[in-house]
Parts: sequence; C-alpha cells; structure tokens
Amino acid sequence: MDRQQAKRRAAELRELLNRYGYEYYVLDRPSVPDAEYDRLMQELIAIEKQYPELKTSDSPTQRIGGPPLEAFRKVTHRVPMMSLANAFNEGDLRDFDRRVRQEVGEAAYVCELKIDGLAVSVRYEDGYFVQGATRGDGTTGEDITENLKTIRSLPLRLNEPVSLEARGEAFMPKASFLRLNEERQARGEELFANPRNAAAGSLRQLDPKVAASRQLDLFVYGLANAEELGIESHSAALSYLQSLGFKVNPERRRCATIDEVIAFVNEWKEKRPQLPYEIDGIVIKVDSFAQQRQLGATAKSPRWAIAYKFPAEEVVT
Ligand SMILES: NC(=O)c1cnc(N)c2cc(Br)sc12
Repeated sequence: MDRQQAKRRAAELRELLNRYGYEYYVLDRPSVPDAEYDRLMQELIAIEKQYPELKTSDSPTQRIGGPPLEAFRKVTHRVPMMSLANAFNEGDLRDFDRRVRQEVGEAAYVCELKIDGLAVSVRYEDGYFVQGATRGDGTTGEDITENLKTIRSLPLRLNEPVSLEARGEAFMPKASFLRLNEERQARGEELFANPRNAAAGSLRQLDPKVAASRQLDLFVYGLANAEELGIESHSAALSYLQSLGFKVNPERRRCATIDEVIAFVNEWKEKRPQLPYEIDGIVIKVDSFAQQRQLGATAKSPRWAIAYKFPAEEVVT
C-alpha cells in the first residue's frame, strides 16, 4: 500500500473504530463482534507503524498511553469547579426550594444521579480532546490527560469541531472494583475500600498503562462555558453534550416542582443497588441558566444546586 492509500485507509479505520467504540462504550450497543474491532485496530496499528506521520491525536491507538510521567503538571481551571451544598432530608430540600422561589419565582429543576467517583474537567479545541484535569482544590487541579485518554467512553474527537470545557465524574463500575480487589487479594496487596478510592487511585497513577488496566468509565454532566455556546438551560446542555458524543447519564428527570424532585430521590433510594456503579446521592439543579445567574453562588457552592446525600452504600463483596 503506498502512502496515499495508507493515508486514506487510516482515516477510514479511525472513523470506523471511533464509531464502533462509541457504540460499545457509550451506547452499550456494539454493532460488530469484538474480533472485528480488534482486527481493524491491528490494521491501523500496522499502518501507523509503517507511516508514523499518519498518527493523529484522535486515533484510537493513542488511548493506550505513552511512557510513565515523572509527575503531574498543574492545571488552572478557567472556570472554578465548585462543590455542592448538601441536603440530608426532605425538609432540607423544601428549604432549598423555598429559597429559590423567593428569589426567582417558579423554577423547574433537573435531577441527576450523583456519581461516586472523581470530578474531572475535559477540554476540547476544534472538536479534539486536548487536556483533562482533576478538580483539585476547585481552582488548580492535576493534568491527567494521558490517563483520561484510556477511558474508552471519553471521545477523542467530538461530532462537531467545537471548543469547550466539559465537567464530569470518572468512576469505576462495581464489577471492575470487585475484580480489581480479587486480583489484589490474590497478590497479597492492600485492597481498595470502595470504587471511588479505586478510581481516584487509578487516575493518580503516573503510568497510563496502569490506568488503562483499571476499566474506568466517565459520565459527563456539565459545560464550563455553556452560556458562551448560547445554551440556555442545564437540560439543553446535557442534550447537547450527548449529541457531541459524550456519555451522559440517562437516569435524569426535569421536575416542575419540589414534590417531583422528592419522588425522584425516593425512587432512586430504592433502585440504587441495581445500578452497575455507585452513587452517593442525587444532584438537583435549577434548570434555567438565567435563574442560575440570578441566584449566583456563595464562596464555594452555587446557590442554584444542592446534593441530596444517601448513606454510604455497601458494595456486595
Ligand atoms: N450530574 C451532576 O451534576 C453530578 C453528578 N455526579 C457528581 N458526583 C457531581 C458532582 C458535582 Br459538583 S455535580 C455532579
């Protein structure tokens, strides 16, 4: 195959493998057998070996990660990553709703599952993944780009050539956590206490090959620059993120009243053990960005959101 044919075939393979990867890891609905995916991947690896200059940053071969880092570089978040005030019972939720309605009148909410993982920020330029970082202290985090690239549900290239910064939670599914601890037990190593610690420990590894072996996953749940993109509500932001190719948690509900919010909270209090990942509560946000702007934020938390906390979940070992 000459260079021109190789260039064309490499682009074809990237398109195919990224689409098959999206179907498998984001939609959980693969359209080709694993053997077919592996065969195409081997073909792309061979072409990139013969013509290294054909390797692109969104090539699925680039997920496996380079050599171990010496240390993590610091990253300053242009938009601070905030933390959420907590609610522990129905009364706290009704107090929150009363404060919101006193300031902005009737408000619709979006309820989402609070994923028990590690908050991360992922930045894209012209549709290409360029940098990922931990939350850190909210203003300064650690650059874990190479480790985040190993998460198969993180798109290396978006469906549109947009520049944005998305926020999400990296997590370890319960099944991966149990298997990892079984392996560590067999090697006489110290066990991880819970999936959140296992996910955090995995993303803090300097060697991307270790992170790649931990089968982490990622739900994206927000945009740092939504208003710059002309989006006017949180529910619209989530639909937009989904359309770009991100994995957005489907268990979400737009609620017109706090009674509907409380119904969602009680529903998931019961259904939580059936989830393949751990959650530590429900996040409730005022849906309209105009109303969010009116409500503003305290020094560390937005006044337009609250996290209803569940008691710690025991993963069945
Ligand atoms: N859907 C969400 O907004 C969401 C889900 N899971 C989480 N751990 C967090 C944390 C913050 Br801060 S927001 C959020």
